[in-house]
Amino acid sequence: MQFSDQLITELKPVWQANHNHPFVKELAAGTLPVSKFKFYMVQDYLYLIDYAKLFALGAAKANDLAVEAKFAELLSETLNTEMALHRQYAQQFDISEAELTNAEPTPTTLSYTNYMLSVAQSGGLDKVLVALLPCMWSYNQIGKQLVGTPGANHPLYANWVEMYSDDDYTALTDWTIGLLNQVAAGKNEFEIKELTNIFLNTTRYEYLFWTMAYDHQTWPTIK
Ligand SMILES: Cc1ncc(CO)c(N)n1
Repeated sequence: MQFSDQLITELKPVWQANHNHPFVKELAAGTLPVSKFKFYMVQDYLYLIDYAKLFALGAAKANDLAVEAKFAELLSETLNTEMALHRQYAQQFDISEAELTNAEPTPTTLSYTNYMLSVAQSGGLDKVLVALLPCMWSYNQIGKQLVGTPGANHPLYANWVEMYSDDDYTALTDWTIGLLNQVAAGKNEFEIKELTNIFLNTTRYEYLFWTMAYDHQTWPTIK
């Protein structure tokens, strides 16, 4: 069994809970309150600023020129395309560029991005990959799961479903999964356990990210 199959078999309850989070279910039904999606969008913009750095770390840690080049492409794609789209998309929700730029990360956003960056900075390519993969892979699966639902025809949410279910995003996700399987092939039991645990944690953070947006969770107001 490939390592990627092993991961989602072993971590099935958490992996599935993420796909069935109330935020995702209501997004699919087209009933998700726009205020929750707006909260999500602003935090996701901040998230992407740091997430892109994972690709830079992937390039820095690659020991193969083709892999290094692909990470450079992913980095540029995220910074120059996905984030530009995000800014345009935000306008449809009356979120200005200043609002995006001046927003403060919530405890969940800050904790998630810091965890990913610390794992990726201190580890090799294997750790960079398990830190960044739940994000891409779960979004691609959720995007595909939402094709054909009312959410995919919703005037505001259709764009989101389209972005994460499209063939380009699927191809990038499949490339990353393939690379992880290649890198994991020579690992011993201890290393596999360590990689599985990082994948579990970033999957849990994905779940928490939906909850944060769904419940508008932010810092306590202290006067
Ligand atoms: C929180 C989160 N996870 C995954 C993705 C996919 O890029 C995203 N944009 N945001």
